[in-house]
Amino acid sequence: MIVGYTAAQVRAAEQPLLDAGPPGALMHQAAFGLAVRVARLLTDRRGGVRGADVVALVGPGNNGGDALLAGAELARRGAGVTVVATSAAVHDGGLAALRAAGGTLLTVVDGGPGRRVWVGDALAEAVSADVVVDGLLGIGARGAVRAEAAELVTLLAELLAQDVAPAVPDVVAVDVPSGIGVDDGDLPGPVLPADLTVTFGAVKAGLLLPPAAGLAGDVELVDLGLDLTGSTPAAARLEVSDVADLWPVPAAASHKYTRGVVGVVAGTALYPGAAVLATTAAVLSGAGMVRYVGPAAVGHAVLAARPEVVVGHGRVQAWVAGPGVDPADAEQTGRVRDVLAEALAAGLPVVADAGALGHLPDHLSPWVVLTPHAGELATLLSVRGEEVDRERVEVDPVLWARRAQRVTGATVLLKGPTTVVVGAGGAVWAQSDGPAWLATAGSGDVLAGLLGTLLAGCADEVLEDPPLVAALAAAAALVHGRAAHRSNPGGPVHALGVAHALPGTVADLLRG
Ligand SMILES: NC(=O)C1=CN([C@@H]2O[C@H](COP(=O)(O)OP(=O)(O)OC[C@H]3O[C@@H](n4cnc5c(N)ncnc54)[C@H](O)[C@@H]3O)[C@@H](O)[C@H]2O)[C@@H](O)CC1
Ligand SMILES: Nc1ncnc2c1ncn2[C@@H]1O[C@H](COP(=O)(O)OP(=O)(O)O)[C@@H](O)[C@H]1O
Ligand SMILES: [K+]
Repeated sequence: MIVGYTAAQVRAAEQPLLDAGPPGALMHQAAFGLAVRVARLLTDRRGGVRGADVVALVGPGNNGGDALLAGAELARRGAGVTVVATSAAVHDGGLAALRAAGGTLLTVVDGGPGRRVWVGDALAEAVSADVVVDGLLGIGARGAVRAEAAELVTLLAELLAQDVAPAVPDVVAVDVPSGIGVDDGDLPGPVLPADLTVTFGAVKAGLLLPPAAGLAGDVELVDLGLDLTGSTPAAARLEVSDVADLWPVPAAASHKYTRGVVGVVAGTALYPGAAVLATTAAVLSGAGMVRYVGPAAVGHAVLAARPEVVVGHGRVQAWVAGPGVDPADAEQTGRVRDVLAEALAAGLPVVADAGALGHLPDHLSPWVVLTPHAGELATLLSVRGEEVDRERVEVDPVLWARRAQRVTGATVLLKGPTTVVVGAGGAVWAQSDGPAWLATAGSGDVLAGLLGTLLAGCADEVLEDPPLVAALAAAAALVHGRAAHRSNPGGPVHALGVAHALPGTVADLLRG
């Protein structure tokens, strides 16, 4: 599991080390870690550091100081290092070190260190480099990158996205891509997308959270020996190796009822496929039994696809309600309402998806998991008096998922390129495990079925430990994404194919 912390938590954890150590020691450690990783990248890219071209974009604070000190180290190892200062004053010690190591100094602002150049000249340097180091702003950023630095970032990001240069530089962000919301992953202004972010002391929450997480590239942590044991992480991401501990595995003496029965109320004449997909995913992810509740014709389709399913109402340990439930179908909508009323009264875990999202009481318990996409989340919040639409949810998914968790009390799994889960107590998980091919009709139904199996298998545990629901929802998102990769590595996937890849995916994850 990767956990992320806020800027304030990291600063608080740094303080005892800053007080105890000689001045600048921590920064030298950070900058050395940065230089080592840039050197590794240069070695992979061109066989070594000597003769490589490195351009460092340097802002006013210690983040720029890190870039300057790392630049000095790389210059000592034989790289040609050019600094582009975007501020009149930059870190003194870093500047002296870079000068002493023979680095070149350019500045795009009046009164800055080195030769004054125009932004266009700085861009030309940057696009022809092997590596661009982004040391404009770190955890001290307040709002967007501004002025010349913003111009430089915007134009450079555009040029690099075009991928036209003979050899496009790798971008390494210092601590964080400059200008991201360090605590919440928002993007208040332009940000230079990184291939690698070298972060110091602890992963910053914004590196895990969308949309900023998508601009951080690979994240490598330089250990500074910070003690964060007393701090509650602001964000978390499950890794493949975490799933085995969460997945309900039958014991020798288990039988189908102790393993967990999943009830699925899904599908209508208009969308029978959703019922097939949700029940198929529930069966193939290892439910003890799956019951289906819905129109007879849809039940036939479900049985044709999955003869293991039992059609009709009965005792279950968790419900999946809503996939493919067309609001115009009064009878099936009535069944969804009945199931919800019964499950909520009994305190059973529920996955409330699609057609169930409009039939929920105002206040829910954390073992009810809402699984909206951005549009459905916007509707859910709008009917509860919030001013929000799909676009705003897509821009600020974490903010709105948090809001929905606070407003409803449920666990909220917001689907998208990165799936955000907010659970009891506000714990935030962010998973981006699937290929973009997973954005295909019906894949959400597969996720709902799979999550139903997880909740049914852990029904007793989640009632005792409500925050576990969010961890299980994050695990479902991870398994869903891995199954998509497995179903057709590197190519298009379809929802039923993702469901069919579940048994093998789970087996691989359990083997470790
Ligand atoms: N605290 C420490 O001892 C360590 C800090 N480290 C580095 O220090 C960084 C934090 O340094 P700082 O606190 O100096 O913060 P930054 O380097 O993020 O920069 C803060 C400076 O930028 C200005 N600024 C803030 N927002 C701005 C904006 N939107 N546009 C233009 N200027 C803006 C501020 O006025 C301030 O001068 C970390 O990200 C990390 O890279 C590391 O060296 C590890 C040790
Ligand atoms: N760009 C993307 N990259 C990876 N996964 C995505 C992307 N866009 C959407 N997804 C995932 O695809 C699934 C789509 O679900 P949903 O919107 O409910 O579709 P449907 O209702 O057709 O089943 C979700 O699990 C979501 O997280
Ligand atoms: K930075």
